[in-house]
Amino acid sequence: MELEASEVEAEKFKSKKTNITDSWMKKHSSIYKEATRHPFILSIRDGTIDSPSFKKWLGQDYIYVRAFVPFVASVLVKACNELDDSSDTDIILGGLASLNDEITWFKEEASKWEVSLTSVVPQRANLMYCSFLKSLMRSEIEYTVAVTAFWAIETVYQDSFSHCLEDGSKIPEELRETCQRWGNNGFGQYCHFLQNIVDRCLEKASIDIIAKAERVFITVLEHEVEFWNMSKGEI
Ligand SMILES: Cc1ncc(CN)c(N)n1
Repeated sequence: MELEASEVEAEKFKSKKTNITDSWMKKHSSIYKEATRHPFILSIRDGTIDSPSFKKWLGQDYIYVRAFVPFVASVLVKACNELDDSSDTDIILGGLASLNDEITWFKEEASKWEVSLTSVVPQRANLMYCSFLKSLMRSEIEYTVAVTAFWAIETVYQDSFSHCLEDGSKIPEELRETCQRWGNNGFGQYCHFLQNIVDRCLEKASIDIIAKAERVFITVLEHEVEFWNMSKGEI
């Protein structure tokens, strides 16, 4: 049987028990960096962000988060169907529950910035990303693959916004709360818990599933880049 390069690599990791997610972040560091150090994020960090861009991101992300809720619920259902550690389900349930606060936060923030959430028209990049999420909700998508996407999605925001809070940043005061929402230590710890879940799943997975999860990881990063790109410009 001929193995593809990615499969050989997956096999290598399986025998060495290396942390696969860290190796992916290194292997795909270029697109990972594009997703987590995007000009939109850097403009928040250095204080040069313009309010139309921020408002556009806010409105589009509200729509995205509404689509993210059923996706996370589907990951939770998949986790419950695994005969595994129940603490995994508690972590995912915690994430799902926190989306309720997140939606409230978006509504309050939108009202502060005078963004009418009911009149936001989802842009193409957002629709594409939401339809990708929907495709991952199908029952035939394995838990390992779906939870990989979940971890990657949360990690991009955590890594991006925590970068805005690091020493030397000049974030505008009115954006500090936004950065804290995803850049705080608690959210960082939650992403680490998700990463541990993913690595444990990958250690038990077949090479096919590992390769599938890696492709999903890359696809998430590509969608995240497109999402930030979309935020540039007028509402
Ligand atoms: C596009 C996007 N990616 C990630 C997240 C973090 N849940 C978000 N709110 N929006």
